[in-house]
Amino acid sequence: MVVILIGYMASGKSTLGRILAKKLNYEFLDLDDFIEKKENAAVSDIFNLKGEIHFRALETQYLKELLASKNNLVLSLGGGTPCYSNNMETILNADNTKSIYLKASIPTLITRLKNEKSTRPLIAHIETDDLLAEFIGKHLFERSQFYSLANATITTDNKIANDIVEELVLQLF
Ligand SMILES: Nc1ncnc2c1ncn2[C@@H]1O[C@H](COP(=O)(O)OP(=O)(O)O)[C@@H](O)[C@H]1O
Ligand SMILES: O=C(O)C1=C[C@@H](OP(=O)(O)O)[C@@H](O)[C@H](O)C1
Ligand SMILES: [Mg+2]
Repeated sequence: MVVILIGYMASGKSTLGRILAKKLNYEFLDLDDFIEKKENAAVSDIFNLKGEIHFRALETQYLKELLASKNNLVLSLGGGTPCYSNNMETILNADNTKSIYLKASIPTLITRLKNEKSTRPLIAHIETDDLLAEFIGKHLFERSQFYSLANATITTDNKIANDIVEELVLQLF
Protein backbone atom coordinates (compact mmCIF):
# COMPACT_ATOMS: atom_id res chain seq x y z
CA MET A 1 0.00 0.00 0.00
CA VAL A 2 1.01 3.63 -0.56
CA VAL A 3 -0.27 5.97 2.16
CA ILE A 4 -0.49 9.58 1.06
CA LEU A 5 -0.75 12.39 3.60
CA ILE A 6 -2.29 15.59 2.37
CA GLY A 7 -3.21 18.88 4.01
CA TYR A 8 -2.36 22.54 4.32
CA MET A 9 1.13 23.86 5.07
CA ALA A 10 2.04 23.01 8.69
CA SER A 11 -0.79 20.52 9.16
CA GLY A 12 1.86 17.95 10.16
CA LYS A 13 2.28 15.88 6.97
CA SER A 14 6.07 15.63 7.12
CA THR A 15 6.27 15.08 10.88
CA LEU A 16 3.47 12.52 11.12
CA GLY A 17 4.43 10.69 7.92
CA ARG A 18 7.85 9.87 9.29
CA ILE A 19 6.38 8.47 12.54
CA LEU A 20 3.68 6.53 10.69
CA ALA A 21 6.20 4.92 8.33
CA LYS A 22 8.33 3.73 11.27
CA LYS A 23 5.28 2.25 12.91
CA LEU A 24 4.21 0.42 9.73
CA ASN A 25 7.75 -0.52 8.81
CA TYR A 26 7.22 1.25 5.49
CA GLU A 27 9.59 3.48 3.56
CA PHE A 28 9.03 7.20 4.18
CA LEU A 29 9.34 9.91 1.55
CA ASP A 30 8.49 13.57 1.74
CA LEU A 31 7.74 14.88 -1.75
CA ASP A 32 9.44 18.25 -1.04
CA ASP A 33 12.61 16.50 0.19
CA PHE A 34 12.51 14.15 -2.79
CA ILE A 35 12.27 17.11 -5.20
CA GLU A 36 15.12 18.89 -3.40
CA LYS A 37 17.37 15.83 -3.73
CA LYS A 38 16.50 15.17 -7.38
CA GLU A 39 16.86 18.81 -8.39
CA ASN A 40 19.76 19.53 -6.03
CA ALA A 41 18.02 22.73 -4.95
CA ALA A 42 15.90 23.94 -2.04
CA VAL A 43 12.16 24.31 -2.66
CA SER A 44 12.49 28.05 -1.86
CA ASP A 45 15.23 28.43 -4.45
CA ILE A 46 13.19 26.58 -7.09
CA PHE A 47 10.27 28.96 -6.42
CA ASN A 48 12.44 32.06 -6.42
CA LEU A 49 14.72 31.21 -9.34
CA LYS A 50 12.46 29.22 -11.67
CA GLY A 51 8.97 30.15 -10.50
CA GLU A 52 6.02 28.37 -8.97
CA ILE A 53 4.81 26.95 -12.30
CA HIS A 54 8.10 25.11 -12.73
CA PHE A 55 7.86 23.78 -9.15
CA ARG A 56 4.30 22.53 -9.78
CA ALA A 57 5.47 20.67 -12.89
CA LEU A 58 8.23 18.97 -10.88
CA GLU A 59 5.76 18.07 -8.12
CA THR A 60 3.43 16.40 -10.61
CA GLN A 61 6.23 14.58 -12.41
CA TYR A 62 7.76 13.13 -9.23
CA LEU A 63 4.38 12.29 -7.69
CA LYS A 64 3.51 10.21 -10.75
CA GLU A 65 6.93 8.53 -10.78
CA LEU A 66 6.60 7.55 -7.12
CA LEU A 67 3.04 6.27 -7.47
CA ALA A 68 4.07 4.14 -10.43
CA SER A 69 7.14 2.62 -8.79
CA LYS A 70 6.67 2.31 -5.04
CA ASN A 71 4.90 0.09 -2.55
CA ASN A 72 4.89 -0.03 1.24
CA LEU A 73 5.47 3.69 1.26
CA VAL A 74 4.25 6.62 3.32
CA LEU A 75 4.40 9.70 1.10
CA SER A 76 3.90 13.15 2.60
CA LEU A 77 2.95 15.69 -0.06
CA GLY A 78 3.44 19.44 -0.13
CA GLY A 79 0.41 21.50 0.81
CA GLY A 80 -0.26 22.46 -2.80
CA THR A 81 0.30 19.10 -4.47
CA PRO A 82 -3.37 17.95 -4.51
CA CYS A 83 -4.52 21.31 -5.90
CA TYR A 84 -2.72 21.35 -9.28
CA SER A 85 -2.56 19.36 -12.53
CA ASN A 86 -5.39 16.95 -11.60
CA ASN A 87 -3.05 15.43 -9.01
CA MET A 88 -5.94 14.57 -6.70
CA GLU A 89 -7.53 12.57 -9.51
CA THR A 90 -4.21 10.80 -10.10
CA ILE A 91 -4.00 9.94 -6.41
CA LEU A 92 -7.58 8.70 -6.18
CA ASN A 93 -7.16 6.52 -9.26
CA ALA A 94 -3.81 5.02 -8.26
CA ASP A 95 -3.86 1.33 -7.32
CA ASN A 96 -3.42 0.30 -3.71
CA THR A 97 -3.22 3.87 -2.44
CA LYS A 98 -4.93 5.42 0.55
CA SER A 99 -5.05 9.21 0.90
CA ILE A 100 -5.61 10.87 4.24
CA TYR A 101 -6.36 14.56 4.83
CA LEU A 102 -4.75 15.88 7.99
CA LYS A 103 -7.17 18.62 8.90
CA ALA A 104 -5.97 21.42 11.15
CA SER A 105 -7.96 24.52 12.12
CA ILE A 106 -7.06 28.01 10.92
CA PRO A 107 -5.89 29.15 14.41
CA THR A 108 -3.59 26.13 14.70
CA LEU A 109 -2.16 26.74 11.24
CA ILE A 110 -1.63 30.45 11.96
CA THR A 111 0.22 29.71 15.20
CA ARG A 112 2.53 27.22 13.52
CA LEU A 113 3.13 29.18 10.33
CA LYS A 114 3.97 32.43 12.13
CA ASN A 115 7.13 30.66 13.28
CA GLU A 116 7.87 28.79 10.08
CA LYS A 117 7.33 31.34 7.31
CA SER A 118 10.88 31.46 6.04
CA THR A 119 10.95 27.88 4.74
CA ARG A 120 7.65 28.32 2.88
CA PRO A 121 7.99 30.56 -0.17
CA LEU A 122 4.25 31.17 -0.57
CA ILE A 123 4.09 33.01 2.76
CA ALA A 124 7.69 34.12 3.36
CA HIS A 125 6.97 37.63 2.07
CA ILE A 126 3.83 38.27 4.18
CA GLU A 127 4.84 40.94 6.64
CA THR A 128 2.25 41.08 9.42
CA ASP A 129 0.44 38.46 11.48
CA ASP A 130 -2.92 39.93 10.43
CA LEU A 131 -2.10 39.58 6.74
CA LEU A 132 -0.81 36.06 7.31
CA ALA A 133 -4.05 35.10 9.07
CA GLU A 134 -6.11 36.57 6.22
CA PHE A 135 -4.05 34.73 3.61
CA ILE A 136 -4.30 31.38 5.39
CA GLY A 137 -8.06 31.69 5.83
CA LYS A 138 -8.71 32.40 2.15
CA HIS A 139 -6.12 29.96 0.84
CA LEU A 140 -7.34 27.07 2.98
CA PHE A 141 -10.91 27.77 1.82
CA GLU A 142 -9.79 27.54 -1.84
CA ARG A 143 -7.82 24.36 -1.25
CA SER A 144 -10.30 22.51 0.96
CA GLN A 145 -12.29 21.35 -2.08
CA PHE A 146 -9.26 19.25 -3.10
CA TYR A 147 -8.23 18.07 0.35
CA SER A 148 -11.74 16.89 1.21
CA LEU A 149 -11.64 14.41 -1.68
CA ALA A 150 -9.16 12.25 0.26
CA ASN A 151 -10.22 8.72 1.24
CA ALA A 152 -10.28 9.71 4.91
CA THR A 153 -9.95 12.83 7.06
CA ILE A 154 -8.36 13.07 10.48
CA THR A 155 -8.68 16.20 12.61
CA THR A 156 -5.40 17.01 14.29
CA ASP A 157 -6.07 19.99 16.58
CA ASN A 158 -4.92 19.61 20.17
CA LYS A 159 -3.70 16.07 19.58
CA ILE A 160 -0.16 14.89 20.13
CA ALA A 161 1.64 13.33 17.17
CA ASN A 162 1.59 9.77 18.51
CA ASP A 163 -2.18 9.84 19.06
CA ILE A 164 -2.77 11.10 15.53
CA VAL A 165 -0.59 8.31 14.18
CA GLU A 166 -2.64 5.77 16.16
CA GLU A 167 -5.77 7.14 14.48
CA LEU A 168 -4.06 6.97 11.10
CA VAL A 169 -3.27 3.30 11.60
CA LEU A 170 -6.90 2.60 12.50
CA GLN A 171 -8.02 4.29 9.28
CA LEU A 172 -5.68 2.14 7.20
CA PHE A 173 -6.44 -1.36 8.42
N1 LIG B 1 0.25 17.21 16.35
C1 LIG B 1 1.10 18.22 16.44
N2 LIG B 1 1.15 18.95 17.56
C2 LIG B 1 2.00 20.00 17.67
N3 LIG B 1 2.85 20.40 16.70
C3 LIG B 1 2.85 19.70 15.56
C4 LIG B 1 1.99 18.58 15.36
N4 LIG B 1 2.21 18.09 14.12
C5 LIG B 1 3.16 18.88 13.57
N5 LIG B 1 3.56 19.84 14.42
C6 LIG B 1 4.55 20.90 14.18
O1 LIG B 1 4.01 21.75 13.18
C7 LIG B 1 5.04 22.22 12.31
C8 LIG B 1 4.69 21.86 10.88
O2 LIG B 1 4.78 20.43 10.72
P1 LIG B 1 5.18 19.76 9.34
O3 LIG B 1 5.26 18.32 9.61
O4 LIG B 1 6.37 20.45 8.77
O5 LIG B 1 3.91 20.12 8.47
P2 LIG B 1 3.69 20.01 6.90
O6 LIG B 1 4.66 19.02 6.35
O7 LIG B 1 2.26 19.59 6.78
O8 LIG B 1 3.91 21.39 6.37
C9 LIG B 1 6.34 21.58 12.80
O9 LIG B 1 7.00 22.50 13.64
C10 LIG B 1 5.87 20.37 13.61
O10 LIG B 1 6.76 20.04 14.64
O1 LIG C 1 1.25 24.72 0.15
C1 LIG C 1 2.09 24.82 -0.78
O2 LIG C 1 1.79 25.19 -1.94
C2 LIG C 1 3.49 24.44 -0.48
C3 LIG C 1 3.76 23.70 0.65
C4 LIG C 1 5.12 23.29 1.03
O3 LIG C 1 5.07 22.03 1.71
P1 LIG C 1 4.46 21.86 3.21
O4 LIG C 1 2.97 21.73 3.06
O5 LIG C 1 5.10 20.62 3.72
O6 LIG C 1 4.83 23.10 3.97
C5 LIG C 1 6.01 23.20 -0.20
O7 LIG C 1 5.61 22.13 -1.04
C6 LIG C 1 5.98 24.48 -0.97
O8 LIG C 1 6.50 25.50 -0.14
C7 LIG C 1 4.56 24.85 -1.44
MG1 LIG D 1 6.05 19.17 4.76
